[in-house]
Amino acid sequence: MANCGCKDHINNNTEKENEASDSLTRYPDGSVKLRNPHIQLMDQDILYHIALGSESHDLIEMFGDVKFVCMGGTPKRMETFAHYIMEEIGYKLPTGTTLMDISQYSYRYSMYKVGPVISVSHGMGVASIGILLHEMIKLMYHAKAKEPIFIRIGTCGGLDLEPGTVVISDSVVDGLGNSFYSMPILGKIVKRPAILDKKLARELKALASVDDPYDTTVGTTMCAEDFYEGQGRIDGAFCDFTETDKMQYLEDLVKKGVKNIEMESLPFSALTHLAGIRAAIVCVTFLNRLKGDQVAAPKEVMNEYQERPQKLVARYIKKYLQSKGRLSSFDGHGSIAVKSPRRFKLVQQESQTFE
Ligand SMILES: O=P(O)(O)O[C@H]1O[C@H](CO)[C@@H](O)[C@H]1O
Ligand SMILES: O=c1cc[nH]c(=O)[nH]1
Repeated sequence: MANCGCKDHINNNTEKENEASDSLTRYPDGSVKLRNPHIQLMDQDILYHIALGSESHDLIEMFGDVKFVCMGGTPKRMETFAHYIMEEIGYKLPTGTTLMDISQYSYRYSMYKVGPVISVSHGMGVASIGILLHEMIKLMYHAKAKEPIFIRIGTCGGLDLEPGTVVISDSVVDGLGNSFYSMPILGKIVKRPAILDKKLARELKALASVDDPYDTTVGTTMCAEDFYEGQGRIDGAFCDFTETDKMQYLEDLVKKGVKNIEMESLPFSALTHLAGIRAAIVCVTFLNRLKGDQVAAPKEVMNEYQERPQKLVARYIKKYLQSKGRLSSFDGHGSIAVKSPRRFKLVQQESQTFE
């Protein structure tokens, strides 16, 4: 049901939701239950944008062991993260195989699986991540994954922070300061509270090391609908406000505790919360928006910046798996791999020789 979105109703809703959410969103064994009665009645559920389906694939076998769903904007970052996490948690693929982009034939998103970790790209903006979230939450349901945790590994513009700072979001607002994700459904605006797991944010922050040569901070994230005007940039193709207007707006955000601006946190926090899924957002700042608009850091610098949230999230995943005694139990099982291209070539050459 839609709510008006004011603080009182959001808070009331949240308490009620918390009470009811266990039975609405979990089966007794901890596996994900959908808040959509229609899905159970369907012969099959085609997860169109990730190129998977409940009848075409054995989703329990493929994804039943998933504990972490990590997502970020670009296919490259999420491929890099998949390889990085594989190294960090000590997983090895069978010789001659390489990680496979499970969703490659959707031509929309890229997805990798390394043991209990999924690494998937979400594209840019609210609509793109919204579609992915529907399908990833349904994937968790079909797979009977137990208590999965979703983490967004992103980039952002920082507010009064050194470029390269890692920001862990503990709350999310839109460009008007509202803490809910609103969208028109059947001709009416539906507002869903945008709530992140504060405990998870604290646990992540605790893993920032004093030896990290950059700061890691916790605060509010603003989710914009756009990279240019929606983030108060004056360098888009259009701009009807002045530099002074922009600075007033950005400084006002700083006063309200907003640390960074990106473009997916609202649906990410609202839809995971609605699904009863613990979720966190860890982004690195590419620039200080109080000092400019253009993303001008050299490629190598930005690549290194992007590793920072990945390192923090990897520490968390490692610690979690260690606590469950699951860190060194891997022999290639649970990852989704294909024969590496080099191996393909060798196999081809071998068979040509035999012909
Ligand atoms: O780096 P990612 O995670 O893609 O996120 C940020 O970068 C994009 C804009 O450049 C937006 O999608 C914003 O949220
Ligand atoms: O300023 C920025 C940088 C990255 N991503 C954004 O959305 N904004």
